Amino acid sequence: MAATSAVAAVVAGALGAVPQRTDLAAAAAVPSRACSVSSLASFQSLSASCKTARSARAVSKKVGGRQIVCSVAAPSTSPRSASTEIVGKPTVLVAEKLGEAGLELLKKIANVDCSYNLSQEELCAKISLCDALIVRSGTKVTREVFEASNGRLKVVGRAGVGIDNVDLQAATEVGCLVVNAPTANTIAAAEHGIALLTALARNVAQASASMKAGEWKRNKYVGVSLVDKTLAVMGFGKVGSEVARRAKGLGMQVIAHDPYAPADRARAIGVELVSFDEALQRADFISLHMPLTPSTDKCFNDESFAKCKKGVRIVNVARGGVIDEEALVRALDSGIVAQAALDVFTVEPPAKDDKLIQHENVVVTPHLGASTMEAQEGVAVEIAEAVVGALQGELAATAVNAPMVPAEVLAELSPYVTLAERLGRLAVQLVSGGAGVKDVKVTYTSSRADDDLDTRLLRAMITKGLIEPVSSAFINLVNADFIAKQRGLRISEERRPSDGAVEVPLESIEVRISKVDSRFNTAMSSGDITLVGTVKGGVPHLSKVGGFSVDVSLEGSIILCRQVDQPGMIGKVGNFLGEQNVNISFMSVGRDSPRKQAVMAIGVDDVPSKEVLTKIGQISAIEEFVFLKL
Ligand SMILES: NC(=O)c1ccc[n+]([C@@H]2O[C@H](COP(=O)([O-])OP(=O)(O)OC[C@H]3O[C@@H](n4cnc5c(N)ncnc54)[C@H](O)[C@@H]3O)[C@@H](O)[C@H]2O)c1
Ligand SMILES: O=C(O)[C@H](O)COP(=O)(O)O
Repeated sequence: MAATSAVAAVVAGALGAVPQRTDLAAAAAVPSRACSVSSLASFQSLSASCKTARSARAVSKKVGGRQIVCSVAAPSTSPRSASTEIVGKPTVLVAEKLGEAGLELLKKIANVDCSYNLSQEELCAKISLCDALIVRSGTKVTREVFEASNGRLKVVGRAGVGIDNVDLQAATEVGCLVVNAPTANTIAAAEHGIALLTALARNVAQASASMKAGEWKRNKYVGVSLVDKTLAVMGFGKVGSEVARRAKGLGMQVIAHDPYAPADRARAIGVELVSFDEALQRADFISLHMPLTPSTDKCFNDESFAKCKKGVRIVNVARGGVIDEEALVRALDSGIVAQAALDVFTVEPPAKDDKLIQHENVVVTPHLGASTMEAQEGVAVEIAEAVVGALQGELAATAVNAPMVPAEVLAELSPYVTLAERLGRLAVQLVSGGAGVKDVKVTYTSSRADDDLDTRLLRAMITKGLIEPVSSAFINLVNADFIAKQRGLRISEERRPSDGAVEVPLESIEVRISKVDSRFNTAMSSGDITLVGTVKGGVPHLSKVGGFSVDVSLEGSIILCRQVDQPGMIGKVGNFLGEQNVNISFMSVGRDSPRKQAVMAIGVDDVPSKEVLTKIGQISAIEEFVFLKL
């Protein structure tokens, strides 16, 4: 499998991507739409990587560590591949104006509904018919929107940087990926910041308005110079750095405050990083470029204005909410702040008679920072690519609510991701009684160093496997940890070193469920339901059930039997299933010592009827058995 398609398939499974085809047999076997989508996505991943296993049809018996391979009659077409059909394109709702180039990209794979200026009610009404939503800053994507989507919405694309208009927590809870377009409007925003800075210093807007009103007031609009003045850039990220660079070109002294900014970037641009208070005390001009977060909310308030140099000038192209607007009016009235240039407001659009907007020392623009032709085309392409990728199962580099796993790591982990989900899926089906699964221990045996194996994706897929078969929850990489926590499921992870080749990321994954009973006692080891899996030739295999070694590829479904180890058992069970038209894909027997107890693991393509299963239990020497669906 090519690395790129492997990555797409892995992430499709991890994200529960919109299917490009459907599998009727698999869909019939799973209860909810969400489940069928994610099962299918995982199936796509597995089916691609398991071609070899499907074509190699054999039965093997493990005796004393040796694998005895027996031939199996009548290979049949898998029902999965037999019933594949094409389904419709996903639907993308574009709720705010998006550049043509982006729309064209979307239309290649999706039905695109451009509906602008929707009310919250209208958005909620439409959203359950959409797989993706694209917005700018003008649309509030609230918890109600996510709830109204009924699980269909897979990705929200924010065509811009700020994601403060998207309820990220709600998105994460329902497993909806949020992506943004963080780079394409940086220069536009920085240029707008500089435009406001220079316009402010030279009263451009006020003088223009006055002249248009028939006046000619040269003395009233005398400005201040920028050269040699100190500019404090608050938030030294992408936009802040570009503003700093340009302000240096204008001959300004630039200082910056950003608790997270790397010192070498500041050094490279010739900017001094200072504390918040020092920035306020030294600045003649302040330019705001931090995001709106709980810690920046109204961080410019009466207290902070009081620390500023009298006559400071403030530019805000970040977010209105970082300024307490009433406090700014007071600071303007008292002269602490001489002038302000604002592109963003706490409430957009603000009220027409808003005191701040009407203040004579304030210049305003209607959130135009990103509004250049070039930036809008760039943003449209950046967000369309991310949304298309997400719908096709790629994990966008600009995902804001999912762990970022590099593409090469995804490619390498591909079969282990499938293994992880399938082990979880099998383990939970072995639980009996009503105690519920609360404690799960996962042990990764690997020769890799601890920091050389990213297990987040594996943990998410084990969680998915453990929870989805027993609930209506839809779980993916985005919401796995949240749902696990919500259900009181504690997954602890452990590493067990091995001296295998470092090229192989993992030797095995062991999943242990503690403090539960099992409906297949043989799966218990030291009081825990215990399954171990490994990957062979790119194909996930079950390698241990309780204390018994087995070897069965993890596709189709599995029958596990504990039996008295005696001659003829493989033939008996194999023949019986053959007579009942149940196709065996693989068979393996593990035992401790000859003629005692053994475990037979039988991979089957078809779901046996209840009668067939009952009769397996009646075969003499079979002590217990269980049928597990993958
Ligand atoms: N007006 C517009 O149209 C427009 C256009 C683009 C960006 N923006 C806004 O500008 C802001 C910056 O965008 P960006 O692309 O540079 O983002 P960015 O993430 O690259 O930079 C933000 C910087 O703020 C810093 N920061 C975080 N908390 C801080 C704090 N408490 N004090 C100081 N710094 C803090 C971060 O460390 C980061 O370096 C965002 O709010 C974005 O939404 C507005
Ligand atoms: O955060 C951003 O990217 C800017 O505020 C731009 O917002 P807009 O897409 O609504 O112009």
